[in-house]
Amino acid sequence: MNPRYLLTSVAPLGADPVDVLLADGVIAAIGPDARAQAGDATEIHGAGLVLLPGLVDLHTHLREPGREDAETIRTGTRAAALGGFTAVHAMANTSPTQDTAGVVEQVWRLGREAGWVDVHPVGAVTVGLAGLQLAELGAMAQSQAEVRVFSDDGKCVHDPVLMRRALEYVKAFDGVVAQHAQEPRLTENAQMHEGVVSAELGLAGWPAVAEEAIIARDVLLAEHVGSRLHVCHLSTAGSVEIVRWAKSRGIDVTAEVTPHHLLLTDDLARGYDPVFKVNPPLRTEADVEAVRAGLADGTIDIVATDHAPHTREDKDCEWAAAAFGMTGLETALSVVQQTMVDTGRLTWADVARVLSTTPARIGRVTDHGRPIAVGEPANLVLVDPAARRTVDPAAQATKSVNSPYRGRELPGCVVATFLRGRATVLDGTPCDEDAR
Ligand SMILES: NC(=O)N[C@@H](CC(=O)O)C(=O)O
Ligand SMILES: [Zn+2]
Ligand SMILES: [Zn+2]
Repeated sequence: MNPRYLLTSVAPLGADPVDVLLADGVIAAIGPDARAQAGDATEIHGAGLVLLPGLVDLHTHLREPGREDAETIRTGTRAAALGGFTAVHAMANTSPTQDTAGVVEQVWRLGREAGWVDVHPVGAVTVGLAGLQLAELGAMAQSQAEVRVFSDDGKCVHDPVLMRRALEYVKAFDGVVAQHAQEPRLTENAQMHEGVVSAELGLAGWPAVAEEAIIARDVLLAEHVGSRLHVCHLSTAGSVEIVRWAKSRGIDVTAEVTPHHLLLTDDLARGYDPVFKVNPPLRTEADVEAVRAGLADGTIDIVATDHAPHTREDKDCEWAAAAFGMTGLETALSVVQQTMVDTGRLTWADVARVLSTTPARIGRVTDHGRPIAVGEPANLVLVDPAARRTVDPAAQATKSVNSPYRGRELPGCVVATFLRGRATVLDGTPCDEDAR
């Protein structure tokens, strides 16, 4: 039997409250019909709650295969469901690398078995992320995993000829190359953003131009070959300017910003706590303002978490030795609410666009990020914007504790998440057993 849920007085995309009935895996009725057809449906009191399409992350590191000590597909996707996600794209920098049909199919299958969210593996652009030879992009696209997003994330596809070939190649199956824009020579040994703070701390700096130079090159390459480009975790004011210019020229480019680049600055490095060490680095106040403005005006298309779990061993050490990356699946929506909704820069309908509809479109995921309408698959999240909570990394579902928000109070809470009409989260708690 498929579960049935009657969500009473919920606000779809923040609009006027209505009743919504979920049955047989779809949105079965909206409005007065919902209660009339509810029968024995489980009732969820939704007054004050916002109903959004299930969130879609274009950039998640699940670490399996290879680093199951930091995260597994099971723990990472459970964290994703708690964060309101119904689909995630699993980055390719696993061990072995997701650079063959065999490995991406394994990740896809493990995701299905876990059942928390739909897992869409990202394929590597080059063999072993080594930047020397194109991976079997076509075979990954044609595999059961139906890969559409290709990325060497963690590394930049630096060779312009390889980048050009990748952009040309993925056109055949409507794929996209997601670039980690980092000029390697300009960032050798770099530890944090190059600026006043890095000079004060004596840490090797990472200049904004190292990101901007690659984005500028890549939008021109994408224009030249008539292909689709996606820019991962854009972080500087200059990057926003370049993407704005590229779009005004009609270049087919999309860009993402992470929650942490919307909120945090390089000032946090002053405590030398490696929890704030991330790639690309936290930037300045002016950059934070520029990425917020870029997201508000549509220059930046989406928010993606870049959830990057690391073990204590890899993170609890001196700054220079620590791994780059921070967790983010369970806090993303709250950070977007704090920085963009509570500041009046985005509506909840905009949040649905940047965290669900557009990432689904970029990743060519057809059954997520859909309108909230009768007959649509019931991939949904119910949010309480009035709730507040203090982040405790040890209490999160992710296996790693490298959250930069430890001890911070954040607004908003995921009350329930539904994947094809089945609850993965209810009352803010994961639905571990039952008929999922
Ligand atoms: N973001 C990070 O700092 N680290 C990521 C790699 C990446 O996204 O570049 C990781 O895999 O740990
Ligand atoms: Zn990256
Ligand atoms: Zn990443």
